[in-house]
Amino acid sequence: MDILTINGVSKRFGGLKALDDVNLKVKEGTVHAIIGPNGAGKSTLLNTLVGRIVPDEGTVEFNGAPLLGHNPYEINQAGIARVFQTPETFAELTVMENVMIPAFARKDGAFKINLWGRANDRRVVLEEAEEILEDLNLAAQRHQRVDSMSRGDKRRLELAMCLVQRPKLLLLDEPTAGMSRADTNNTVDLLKAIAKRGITKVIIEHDMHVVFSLASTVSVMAQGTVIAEGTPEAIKADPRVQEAYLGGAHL
Ligand SMILES: Nc1ncnc2c1ncn2[C@@H]1O[C@H](COP(=O)(O)OP(=O)(O)OP(=O)(O)O)[C@@H](O)[C@H]1O
Repeated sequence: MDILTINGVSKRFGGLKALDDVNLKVKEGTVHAIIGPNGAGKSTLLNTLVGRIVPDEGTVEFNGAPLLGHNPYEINQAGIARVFQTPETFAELTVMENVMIPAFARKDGAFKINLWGRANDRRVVLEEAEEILEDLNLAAQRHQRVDSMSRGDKRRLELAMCLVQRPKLLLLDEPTAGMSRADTNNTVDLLKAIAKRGITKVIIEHDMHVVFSLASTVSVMAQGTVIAEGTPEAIKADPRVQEAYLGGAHL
């Protein structure tokens, strides 16, 4: 089943067509990478998926319902979470407090309001938060204030804050940007470790090692549109991709 269907989406910024008739489908439970040269429109596309940009044309369906026209908060509540290039965390709170905020903000009925009064619900949320912190190697730092953490740790925390919302679709915008090879490999391992949760992921990434380690499907964007799509192996071998992405160099 397709969890996300993007149909004929276009977006102009003045004279520039940043998105030009984008068509893309994401299958539930998969890791779908979007690659492409600088300026291809990847971030603009992601911004339309979280309600930050409203396209001029086209439709987007998420989980069987129209997505466009909803604001970022509503989209988040519908099950789309996004990990930013610069982690968005609460600096003066502890790791655990940071994770508990989105856990209790999520809207799936039971936890909405008055949660601290419901001992059972609170326990379930805490257990889940603990499990996520374990998975992301943050458990030992649960009482540490965020402003004393390294950038890499903050990125893992932000991922924890997304996972605790139990999103149906997780959008990752260059999750390894600016990282050393060692940190990049750690991030790949973390993303593999959370795969058991079965969350569909759309990942924008420049690092081909990351793309080929994680993705089952790769879409290639160039000049605002999708020029190729397939398995990582097929994409690697596609001459159109070699040409558009790296000016003819080998991936
Ligand atoms: N708010 C904006 N106003 C005007 N032009 C914009 C705006 N946002 C993006 N653009 C332009 O739209 C085009 C697509 O940009 P976008 O950031 O989506 O590309 P990208 O594929 O994410 O690139 P990168 O890999 O460098 O992040 C670029 O030419 C960019 O300069």
